[in-house]
Amino acid sequence: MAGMSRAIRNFAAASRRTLTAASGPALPKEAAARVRAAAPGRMGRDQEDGRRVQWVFLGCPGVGKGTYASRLSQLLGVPHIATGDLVRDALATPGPFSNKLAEIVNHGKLVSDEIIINLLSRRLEEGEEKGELGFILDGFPRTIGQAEILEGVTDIDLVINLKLREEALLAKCLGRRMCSQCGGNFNVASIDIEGEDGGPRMYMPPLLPPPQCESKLIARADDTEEVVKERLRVYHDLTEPVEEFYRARGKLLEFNLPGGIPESWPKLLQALNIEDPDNKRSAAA
Ligand SMILES: Nc1ncnc2c1ncn2[C@@H]1O[C@H](COP(=O)(O)OP(=O)(O)O)[C@@H](O)[C@H]1O
Repeated sequence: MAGMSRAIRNFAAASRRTLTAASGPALPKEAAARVRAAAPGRMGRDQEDGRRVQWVFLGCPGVGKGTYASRLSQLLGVPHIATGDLVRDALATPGPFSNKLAEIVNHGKLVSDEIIINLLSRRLEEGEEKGELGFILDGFPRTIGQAEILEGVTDIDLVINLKLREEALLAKCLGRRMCSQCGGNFNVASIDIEGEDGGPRMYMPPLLPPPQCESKLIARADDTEEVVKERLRVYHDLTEPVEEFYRARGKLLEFNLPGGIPESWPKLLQALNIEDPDNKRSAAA
């Protein structure tokens, strides 16, 4: 299809430029050391060229990809690009295209590779114009077809596969809230699950909004029980094979979330061999 090949060409061009852009700001020394130290043996190429990380987050709906991808992107100085956000932005512009998208998304189905690649190409091109180097992708690739396209156009250094006990996923999605004014993300679910086979209990406290956001909370239209169950089914059918795709290429880092953010974040940094800035600050104090 002509549209599809043009999108892939754009995508390829944007990715190549992202890789080779020499005009962007130099990577701060401290960050460069952190990036070099991150995930030893997993980095696709030497970071001396100034390129920053090109990482992917995989994981079921509700696992917390957005939370951890966004925190890591701030730490590593790369954009956090969530294809779900790109889709929601497109949904916010009324018209026949957003009606077509809403029909798909609100039933928990995946939008076509062609649409998603078009949205992502555009986002990468905009980033390239702003001098962005590297990225953390969240929610892409979600099919083997998307993984093959991505593999064909750029080097992915590392794929972080976040895992959480299945019982927690539905509750996490149903508890998700966003402040319609400031855009902050919260979760009202309080999860406390018995340990499996004598293992530790899993406790995930709610992430409650500050008082000024309380009356402005909204939930995503696709975070209803029926739609989340369909999204989980679609993940198992179409996205789980992507884990194997990257495992076979030696790029997959499996990370079992032990609990909520305060417990999981330092352990994730440790697994990535990234120095915890919070620990550093308290040690220096
Ligand atoms: N890479 C993709 N391919 C196809 N559809 C996508 C992709 N990324 C996002 N979408 C669409 O946007 C919806 C929301 O995505 P996202 O916010 O990543 O959800 P989740 O919380 O299920 O991980 C998906 O259910 C799907 O309809």
